[in-house]
Amino acid sequence: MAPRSRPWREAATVLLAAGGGAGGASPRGCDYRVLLLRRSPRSAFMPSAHVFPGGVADAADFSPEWWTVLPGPAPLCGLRPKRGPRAPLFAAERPELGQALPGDLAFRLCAIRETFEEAGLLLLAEPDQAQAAIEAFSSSEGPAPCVLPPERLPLPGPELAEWRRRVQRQPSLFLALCRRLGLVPNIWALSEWSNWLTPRALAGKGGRRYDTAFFLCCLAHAAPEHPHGAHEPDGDGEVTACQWSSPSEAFELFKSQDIWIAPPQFYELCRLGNFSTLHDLHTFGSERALEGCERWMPVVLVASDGQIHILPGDELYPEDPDLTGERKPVLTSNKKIEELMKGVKKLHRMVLRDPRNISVHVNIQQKYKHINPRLLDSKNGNGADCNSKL
Ligand SMILES: CCCC(=O)SCCNC(=O)CCNC(=O)[C@H](O)C(C)(C)COP(=O)(O)O
Ligand SMILES: Nc1ncnc2c1ncn2[C@@H]1O[C@H](COP(=O)(O)O)[C@@H](OP(=O)(O)O)[C@H]1O
Ligand SMILES: [Mg+2]
Repeated sequence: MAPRSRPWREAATVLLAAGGGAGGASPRGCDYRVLLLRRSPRSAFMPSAHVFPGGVADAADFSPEWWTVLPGPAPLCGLRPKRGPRAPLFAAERPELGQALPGDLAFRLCAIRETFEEAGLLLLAEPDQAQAAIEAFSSSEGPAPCVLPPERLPLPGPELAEWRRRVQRQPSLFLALCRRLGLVPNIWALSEWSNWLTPRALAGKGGRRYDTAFFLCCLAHAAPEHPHGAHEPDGDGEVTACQWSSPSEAFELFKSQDIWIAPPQFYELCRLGNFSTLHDLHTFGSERALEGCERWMPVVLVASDGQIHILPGDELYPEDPDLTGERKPVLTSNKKIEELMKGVKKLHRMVLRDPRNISVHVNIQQKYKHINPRLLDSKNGNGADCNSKL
Protein backbone atom coordinates (compact mmCIF):
# COMPACT_ATOMS: atom_id res chain seq x y z
CA MET A 1 0.00 0.00 0.00
CA ALA A 2 1.24 3.53 -0.81
CA PRO A 3 2.43 5.46 2.27
CA ARG A 4 0.02 8.07 3.60
CA SER A 5 0.95 11.57 2.49
CA ARG A 6 -0.45 12.91 5.78
CA PRO A 7 -0.31 11.23 9.21
CA TRP A 8 -4.05 11.63 9.65
CA ARG A 9 -7.27 10.83 7.80
CA GLU A 10 -9.30 13.56 6.15
CA ALA A 11 -12.92 13.62 7.25
CA ALA A 12 -16.07 15.73 7.27
CA THR A 13 -18.92 16.06 9.72
CA VAL A 14 -22.15 18.07 9.82
CA LEU A 15 -23.90 19.95 12.59
CA LEU A 16 -27.38 19.20 11.34
CA ALA A 17 -30.02 21.44 12.91
CA ALA A 18 -33.77 21.17 12.42
CA GLY A 19 -36.76 22.94 13.90
CA GLY A 20 -39.66 21.49 15.89
CA GLY A 21 -39.76 17.72 15.84
CA ALA A 22 -40.87 15.27 18.46
CA GLY A 23 -41.66 16.87 21.81
CA GLY A 24 -42.13 20.42 20.42
CA ALA A 25 -40.06 23.34 21.66
CA SER A 26 -37.23 22.36 23.93
CA PRO A 27 -36.46 23.88 27.33
CA ARG A 28 -35.30 27.51 27.54
CA GLY A 29 -37.04 28.48 24.32
CA CYS A 30 -34.61 26.97 21.82
CA ASP A 31 -36.60 26.26 18.64
CA TYR A 32 -34.27 23.72 17.02
CA ARG A 33 -32.45 20.49 17.71
CA VAL A 34 -29.17 19.03 16.56
CA LEU A 35 -28.58 15.45 15.42
CA LEU A 36 -26.26 13.37 17.58
CA LEU A 37 -25.32 9.76 16.83
CA ARG A 38 -23.90 7.27 19.29
CA ARG A 39 -20.85 5.43 17.98
CA SER A 40 -20.46 1.72 18.41
CA PRO A 41 -18.61 0.55 21.57
CA ARG A 42 -16.46 -1.39 19.06
CA SER A 43 -15.26 1.75 17.21
CA ALA A 44 -11.50 2.11 17.06
CA PHE A 45 -11.89 5.86 17.67
CA MET A 46 -14.09 7.47 20.32
CA PRO A 47 -16.09 4.31 21.11
CA SER A 48 -19.61 5.00 22.45
CA ALA A 49 -19.18 8.77 22.04
CA HIS A 50 -22.05 10.91 20.74
CA VAL A 51 -20.92 12.75 17.61
CA PHE A 52 -22.36 14.60 14.65
CA PRO A 53 -22.80 12.43 11.54
CA GLY A 54 -19.56 12.20 9.58
CA GLY A 55 -16.60 10.13 8.61
CA VAL A 56 -13.56 9.70 6.45
CA ALA A 57 -13.53 11.08 2.91
CA ASP A 58 -13.48 8.50 0.14
CA ALA A 59 -11.81 8.86 -3.27
CA ALA A 60 -15.38 8.76 -4.69
CA ASP A 61 -16.11 12.09 -2.96
CA PHE A 62 -13.39 13.65 -5.12
CA SER A 63 -14.61 12.06 -8.38
CA PRO A 64 -14.84 14.52 -11.32
CA GLU A 65 -18.03 12.59 -12.26
CA TRP A 66 -19.80 14.80 -9.72
CA TRP A 67 -19.37 17.74 -12.08
CA THR A 68 -21.85 16.00 -14.38
CA VAL A 69 -24.44 15.79 -11.59
CA LEU A 70 -24.06 19.12 -9.80
CA PRO A 71 -25.52 22.19 -11.50
CA GLY A 72 -23.63 25.48 -11.53
CA PRO A 73 -20.34 26.42 -13.14
CA ALA A 74 -17.32 24.20 -12.46
CA PRO A 75 -15.10 24.08 -10.54
CA LEU A 76 -17.05 25.34 -7.48
CA CYS A 77 -20.59 24.78 -8.84
CA GLY A 78 -21.84 28.09 -7.48
CA LEU A 79 -20.32 27.88 -3.97
CA ARG A 80 -19.29 31.37 -2.98
CA PRO A 81 -15.53 31.94 -2.90
CA LYS A 82 -14.29 32.85 0.57
CA ARG A 83 -13.02 36.27 1.51
CA GLY A 84 -10.84 34.92 4.27
CA PRO A 85 -8.23 32.17 4.49
CA ARG A 86 -8.86 28.57 3.57
CA ALA A 87 -7.87 25.90 6.08
CA PRO A 88 -5.11 23.57 4.75
CA LEU A 89 -7.71 20.80 4.42
CA PHE A 90 -9.39 22.74 1.62
CA ALA A 91 -6.26 24.16 0.08
CA ALA A 92 -4.35 20.83 -0.16
CA GLU A 93 -3.36 19.45 -3.56
CA ARG A 94 -4.13 15.76 -4.00
CA PRO A 95 -2.17 14.72 -7.09
CA GLU A 96 -2.82 11.03 -6.34
CA LEU A 97 -6.51 11.62 -7.09
CA GLY A 98 -5.86 12.95 -10.60
CA GLN A 99 -8.41 15.41 -11.89
CA ALA A 100 -10.06 15.66 -8.54
CA LEU A 101 -12.92 17.80 -7.33
CA PRO A 102 -11.86 20.73 -5.08
CA GLY A 103 -11.99 20.01 -1.35
CA ASP A 104 -14.81 22.56 -0.92
CA LEU A 105 -17.07 20.26 -2.92
CA ALA A 106 -15.60 16.90 -1.91
CA PHE A 107 -15.84 17.39 1.87
CA ARG A 108 -19.44 18.57 1.54
CA LEU A 109 -20.22 15.48 -0.53
CA CYS A 110 -18.48 13.35 2.10
CA ALA A 111 -20.57 14.89 4.92
CA ILE A 112 -23.79 14.37 2.93
CA ARG A 113 -22.91 10.75 2.05
CA GLU A 114 -21.93 9.95 5.66
CA THR A 115 -25.21 11.47 6.90
CA PHE A 116 -27.07 9.03 4.64
CA GLU A 117 -24.90 6.07 5.66
CA GLU A 118 -25.06 6.76 9.39
CA ALA A 119 -28.48 8.35 9.93
CA GLY A 120 -30.41 7.43 6.78
CA LEU A 121 -31.02 11.12 6.03
CA LEU A 122 -30.68 12.35 2.46
CA LEU A 123 -29.61 15.99 2.19
CA LEU A 124 -30.67 16.22 -1.43
CA ALA A 125 -32.44 18.82 -3.52
CA GLU A 126 -34.29 18.82 -6.82
CA PRO A 127 -32.12 20.23 -9.62
CA ASP A 128 -34.25 23.40 -9.99
CA GLN A 129 -34.20 23.89 -6.20
CA ALA A 130 -30.41 23.60 -6.40
CA GLN A 131 -30.31 26.19 -9.16
CA ALA A 132 -32.36 28.52 -6.95
CA ALA A 133 -29.96 27.84 -4.07
CA ILE A 134 -27.03 28.86 -6.29
CA GLU A 135 -28.78 32.06 -7.33
CA ALA A 136 -29.65 32.88 -3.71
CA PHE A 137 -26.03 32.20 -2.81
CA SER A 138 -24.80 34.97 -5.08
CA SER A 139 -27.31 37.47 -3.68
CA SER A 140 -26.61 39.35 -0.47
CA GLU A 141 -29.57 37.81 1.34
CA GLY A 142 -28.12 34.32 1.46
CA PRO A 143 -29.92 31.08 0.74
CA ALA A 144 -33.13 29.83 2.21
CA PRO A 145 -32.19 26.40 3.56
CA CYS A 146 -33.48 23.82 1.12
CA VAL A 147 -33.23 20.14 1.72
CA LEU A 148 -35.85 17.84 0.26
CA PRO A 149 -38.37 16.70 2.89
CA PRO A 150 -38.61 12.91 3.32
CA GLU A 151 -42.10 12.61 1.77
CA ARG A 152 -40.78 14.03 -1.53
CA LEU A 153 -38.19 11.27 -2.01
CA PRO A 154 -39.15 9.25 -5.08
CA LEU A 155 -38.16 5.75 -3.83
CA PRO A 156 -40.00 3.57 -1.30
CA GLY A 157 -38.44 3.04 2.15
CA PRO A 158 -37.24 -0.55 1.71
CA GLU A 159 -35.52 0.33 -1.57
CA LEU A 160 -33.76 3.29 0.08
CA ALA A 161 -32.71 1.03 2.94
CA GLU A 162 -31.11 -1.32 0.41
CA TRP A 163 -29.30 1.62 -1.25
CA ARG A 164 -28.10 2.70 2.18
CA ARG A 165 -26.52 -0.71 2.81
CA ARG A 166 -24.93 -0.64 -0.64
CA VAL A 167 -23.48 2.87 -0.15
CA GLN A 168 -22.10 1.82 3.26
CA ARG A 169 -20.23 -1.00 1.49
CA GLN A 170 -19.26 1.04 -1.58
CA PRO A 171 -19.28 4.85 -1.19
CA SER A 172 -19.02 5.40 -4.97
CA LEU A 173 -22.64 4.16 -5.25
CA PHE A 174 -23.83 7.40 -3.65
CA LEU A 175 -23.40 9.09 -7.02
CA ALA A 176 -25.38 6.27 -8.66
CA LEU A 177 -28.16 6.76 -6.08
CA CYS A 178 -28.32 10.50 -6.81
CA ARG A 179 -28.60 9.73 -10.54
CA ARG A 180 -31.32 7.10 -9.87
CA LEU A 181 -33.28 9.63 -7.78
CA GLY A 182 -32.70 12.52 -10.21
CA LEU A 183 -31.65 14.63 -7.21
CA VAL A 184 -28.47 16.48 -6.28
CA PRO A 185 -26.54 16.61 -3.00
CA ASN A 186 -27.38 19.99 -1.51
CA ILE A 187 -23.81 21.18 -1.10
CA TRP A 188 -25.08 24.80 -1.00
CA ALA A 189 -26.97 24.15 2.24
CA LEU A 190 -23.71 23.28 4.06
CA SER A 191 -21.76 26.22 5.49
CA GLU A 192 -18.14 25.83 6.50
CA TRP A 193 -18.09 26.11 10.28
CA SER A 194 -14.72 24.92 11.65
CA ASN A 195 -11.84 22.50 11.19
CA TRP A 196 -10.39 20.32 13.96
CA LEU A 197 -7.27 18.19 13.82
CA THR A 198 -6.96 15.41 16.41
CA PRO A 199 -3.71 15.87 18.33
CA ARG A 200 -1.40 12.88 18.40
CA ALA A 201 -1.84 12.62 22.17
CA LEU A 202 -5.54 11.84 21.66
CA ALA A 203 -5.24 9.49 18.70
CA GLY A 204 -7.40 6.36 18.71
CA LYS A 205 -6.34 2.76 18.12
CA GLY A 206 -3.62 2.39 15.50
CA GLY A 207 -2.79 6.12 15.82
CA ARG A 208 -6.09 7.20 14.20
CA ARG A 209 -6.17 10.98 13.85
CA TYR A 210 -8.59 13.04 11.79
CA ASP A 211 -8.42 16.38 10.04
CA THR A 212 -12.15 17.08 10.06
CA ALA A 213 -14.15 19.76 8.28
CA PHE A 214 -17.20 20.76 10.34
CA PHE A 215 -20.16 22.10 8.36
CA LEU A 216 -23.45 23.59 9.54
CA CYS A 217 -26.71 22.64 7.80
CA CYS A 218 -30.07 24.05 8.91
CA LEU A 219 -33.04 22.06 7.62
CA ALA A 220 -36.12 23.98 6.54
CA HIS A 221 -38.39 21.19 7.80
CA ALA A 222 -38.89 19.65 11.24
CA ALA A 223 -36.44 17.13 12.65
CA PRO A 224 -37.49 13.77 11.19
CA GLU A 225 -38.41 11.36 13.96
CA HIS A 226 -37.26 8.41 11.88
CA PRO A 227 -34.58 8.07 9.23
CA HIS A 228 -35.86 8.75 5.71
CA GLY A 229 -37.30 5.50 4.49
CA ALA A 230 -34.33 3.68 5.90
CA HIS A 231 -33.94 1.27 8.76
CA GLU A 232 -33.30 2.53 12.27
CA PRO A 233 -29.88 1.90 13.78
CA ASP A 234 -29.88 -1.78 14.71
CA GLY A 235 -27.57 -1.43 17.71
CA ASP A 236 -24.93 -3.51 15.97
CA GLY A 237 -23.58 -1.16 13.31
CA GLU A 238 -21.16 1.78 13.25
CA VAL A 239 -23.96 3.89 14.76
CA THR A 240 -26.03 2.45 17.60
CA ALA A 241 -28.47 5.33 18.28
CA CYS A 242 -29.68 8.65 16.82
CA GLN A 243 -31.18 11.53 18.76
CA TRP A 244 -32.19 15.14 18.20
CA SER A 245 -31.40 17.44 21.16
CA SER A 246 -31.16 21.17 21.68
CA PRO A 247 -27.63 22.25 22.65
CA SER A 248 -28.67 22.67 26.29
CA GLU A 249 -30.40 19.26 26.36
CA ALA A 250 -27.23 17.66 25.01
CA PHE A 251 -25.23 19.49 27.67
CA GLU A 252 -27.57 18.23 30.43
CA LEU A 253 -27.30 14.65 29.10
CA PHE A 254 -23.51 14.99 29.16
CA LYS A 255 -23.54 16.36 32.70
CA SER A 256 -25.78 13.58 33.96
CA GLN A 257 -23.41 11.12 32.23
CA ASP A 258 -26.17 9.72 30.03
CA ILE A 259 -24.02 10.49 27.01
CA TRP A 260 -20.35 11.28 26.40
CA ILE A 261 -19.36 14.00 23.97
CA ALA A 262 -15.73 14.53 22.88
CA PRO A 263 -14.18 17.97 23.45
CA PRO A 264 -14.44 19.36 19.87
CA GLN A 265 -18.12 18.43 19.61
CA PHE A 266 -18.66 19.78 23.15
CA TYR A 267 -17.04 23.09 22.13
CA GLU A 268 -19.22 23.34 19.00
CA LEU A 269 -22.42 22.57 20.94
CA CYS A 270 -21.50 25.42 23.32
CA ARG A 271 -21.06 27.72 20.32
CA LEU A 272 -24.55 26.75 19.13
CA GLY A 273 -25.73 27.70 22.63
CA ASN A 274 -25.55 31.34 21.48
CA PHE A 275 -28.52 30.80 19.17
CA SER A 276 -32.05 30.15 20.32
CA THR A 277 -33.62 30.17 16.85
CA LEU A 278 -32.83 28.15 13.77
CA HIS A 279 -33.24 31.31 11.71
CA ASP A 280 -30.51 33.16 13.63
CA LEU A 281 -28.23 30.14 13.54
CA HIS A 282 -28.68 29.75 9.79
CA THR A 283 -28.14 33.47 9.08
CA PHE A 284 -25.02 33.59 11.24
CA GLY A 285 -23.61 30.35 9.81
CA SER A 286 -24.09 31.16 6.14
CA GLU A 287 -22.73 34.71 6.40
CA ARG A 288 -19.80 33.80 8.62
CA ALA A 289 -18.74 30.98 6.32
CA LEU A 290 -17.59 33.53 3.73
CA GLU A 291 -14.81 34.56 6.10
CA GLY A 292 -13.13 31.13 5.93
CA CYS A 293 -11.64 29.41 8.94
CA GLU A 294 -8.40 28.09 10.34
CA ARG A 295 -7.50 24.56 11.39
CA TRP A 296 -7.35 24.04 15.14
CA MET A 297 -5.22 21.37 16.73
CA PRO A 298 -5.64 21.37 20.51
CA VAL A 299 -2.31 21.14 22.34
CA VAL A 300 -2.66 18.86 25.33
CA LEU A 301 -1.17 19.99 28.63
CA VAL A 302 -1.23 17.26 31.26
CA ALA A 303 -1.50 18.84 34.73
CA SER A 304 -1.29 16.98 38.05
CA ASP A 305 -5.08 16.77 38.33
CA GLY A 306 -6.37 16.67 34.75
CA GLN A 307 -5.81 17.94 31.22
CA ILE A 308 -5.96 21.33 29.56
CA HIS A 309 -6.58 21.38 25.82
CA ILE A 310 -5.02 24.66 24.70
CA LEU A 311 -6.44 26.25 21.57
CA PRO A 312 -5.07 28.87 19.16
CA GLY A 313 -5.19 32.39 20.64
CA ASP A 314 -4.55 31.23 24.21
CA GLU A 315 -1.37 32.70 25.64
CA LEU A 316 -0.01 29.19 26.26
CA TYR A 317 -0.61 28.05 22.66
CA PRO A 318 2.79 27.40 21.03
CA GLU A 319 3.85 29.62 18.13
CA ASP A 320 4.92 26.60 16.15
CA PRO A 321 2.60 23.74 17.18
CA ASP A 322 3.98 20.28 16.59
CA LEU A 323 1.36 19.00 14.13
CA THR A 324 2.82 15.53 13.72
CA GLY A 325 3.51 15.18 17.46
CA GLU A 326 6.96 13.77 16.73
CA ARG A 327 8.73 16.35 18.88
CA LYS A 328 6.53 16.36 21.95
CA PRO A 329 3.04 14.87 21.77
CA VAL A 330 2.02 16.40 25.12
CA LEU A 331 3.16 19.20 27.42
CA THR A 332 3.35 18.28 31.09
CA SER A 333 3.27 20.25 34.31
CA ASN A 334 3.32 19.19 37.93
CA LYS A 335 1.01 22.12 38.74
CA LYS A 336 -2.70 21.80 39.37
CA ILE A 337 -5.24 23.05 36.81
CA GLU A 338 -6.30 25.86 39.14
CA GLU A 339 -2.74 27.19 39.29
CA LEU A 340 -2.40 27.00 35.50
CA MET A 341 -5.59 29.07 35.14
CA LYS A 342 -4.57 31.88 37.51
CA GLY A 343 -3.66 35.28 36.10
CA VAL A 344 -4.01 34.18 32.47
CA LYS A 345 -4.92 37.16 30.26
CA LYS A 346 -5.64 35.41 26.95
CA LEU A 347 -7.73 32.31 27.51
CA HIS A 348 -8.85 29.83 24.88
CA ARG A 349 -8.85 26.36 26.35
CA MET A 350 -10.88 23.40 27.46
CA VAL A 351 -10.34 21.94 30.89
CA LEU A 352 -10.90 18.21 31.45
CA ARG A 353 -10.80 17.40 35.14
CA ASP A 354 -11.69 13.98 33.81
CA PRO A 355 -13.20 13.03 30.43
CA ARG A 356 -16.71 13.43 31.92
CA ASN A 357 -16.06 16.90 33.30
CA ILE A 358 -15.29 19.36 30.50
CA SER A 359 -15.45 23.14 30.68
CA VAL A 360 -14.59 25.76 28.09
CA HIS A 361 -12.71 28.92 29.08
CA VAL A 362 -12.44 31.67 26.54
CA ASN A 363 -12.08 35.42 26.56
CA ILE A 364 -10.36 35.98 23.21
CA GLN A 365 -11.99 37.51 20.16
CA GLN A 366 -12.52 34.77 17.60
CA LYS A 367 -10.97 35.17 14.18
CA TYR A 368 -12.98 35.16 10.96
CA LYS A 369 -16.13 36.53 12.62
CA HIS A 370 -16.67 33.32 14.57
CA ILE A 371 -18.39 33.25 17.92
CA ASN A 372 -17.25 32.21 21.37
CA PRO A 373 -18.93 29.27 23.08
CA ARG A 374 -21.47 30.03 25.77
CA LEU A 375 -21.92 28.08 28.91
CA LEU A 376 -24.97 25.85 28.73
CA ASP A 377 -25.03 25.05 32.42
CA SER A 378 -28.47 25.65 33.95
CA LYS A 379 -26.89 26.47 37.34
CA ASN A 380 -24.98 29.36 35.81
CA GLY A 381 -27.84 30.32 33.55
CA ASN A 382 -28.01 29.52 29.87
CA GLY A 383 -26.11 32.19 28.00
CA ALA A 384 -23.45 33.10 30.56
CA ASP A 385 -20.06 33.66 29.06
CA CYS A 386 -17.94 30.56 29.44
CA ASN A 387 -15.29 32.66 31.04
CA SER A 388 -17.65 33.93 33.73
CA LYS A 389 -17.14 30.57 35.45
CA LEU A 390 -13.62 31.59 36.40
C1 LIG B 1 -10.40 12.21 25.61
C2 LIG B 1 -10.56 13.08 24.44
C3 LIG B 1 -10.48 12.37 23.09
C4 LIG B 1 -10.67 13.38 22.00
O1 LIG B 1 -11.30 14.35 22.17
S1 LIG B 1 -9.98 13.15 20.50
C5 LIG B 1 -10.72 14.38 19.51
C6 LIG B 1 -11.86 13.77 18.86
N1 LIG B 1 -12.56 14.59 17.94
C7 LIG B 1 -12.15 14.91 16.73
O2 LIG B 1 -11.11 14.55 16.26
C8 LIG B 1 -13.11 15.78 16.00
C9 LIG B 1 -13.54 15.30 14.69
N2 LIG B 1 -13.89 13.90 14.62
C10 LIG B 1 -15.12 13.47 14.29
O3 LIG B 1 -16.07 14.18 14.11
C11 LIG B 1 -15.25 11.98 14.14
O4 LIG B 1 -14.36 11.40 14.97
C12 LIG B 1 -15.01 11.48 12.71
C13 LIG B 1 -13.64 11.89 12.21
C14 LIG B 1 -16.04 12.06 11.77
C15 LIG B 1 -15.13 9.96 12.81
O5 LIG B 1 -14.79 9.28 11.68
P1 LIG B 1 -15.23 7.75 11.49
O6 LIG B 1 -14.63 7.32 10.20
O7 LIG B 1 -16.71 7.77 11.51
O8 LIG B 1 -14.67 6.94 12.63
N1 LIG C 1 -20.66 -2.49 12.78
C1 LIG C 1 -19.63 -1.71 13.09
N2 LIG C 1 -19.20 -1.57 14.38
C2 LIG C 1 -18.15 -0.78 14.68
N3 LIG C 1 -17.47 -0.07 13.78
C3 LIG C 1 -17.86 -0.14 12.50
C4 LIG C 1 -18.95 -0.94 12.08
N4 LIG C 1 -19.08 -0.82 10.74
C5 LIG C 1 -18.12 0.05 10.35
N5 LIG C 1 -17.37 0.43 11.39
C6 LIG C 1 -16.22 1.33 11.39
O1 LIG C 1 -16.63 2.65 11.10
C7 LIG C 1 -15.59 3.32 10.39
C8 LIG C 1 -16.16 3.89 9.12
O2 LIG C 1 -16.73 5.10 9.45
P1 LIG C 1 -16.99 6.24 8.39
O3 LIG C 1 -17.64 5.60 7.20
O4 LIG C 1 -17.88 7.11 9.17
O5 LIG C 1 -15.66 6.84 8.08
C9 LIG C 1 -14.50 2.30 10.09
O6 LIG C 1 -13.54 2.53 11.08
P2 LIG C 1 -11.97 2.55 10.79
O7 LIG C 1 -11.77 2.95 9.35
O8 LIG C 1 -11.47 3.56 11.76
O9 LIG C 1 -11.53 1.17 11.11
C10 LIG C 1 -15.23 0.98 10.28
O10 LIG C 1 -14.36 -0.05 10.70
MG1 LIG D 1 -18.57 8.02 11.03
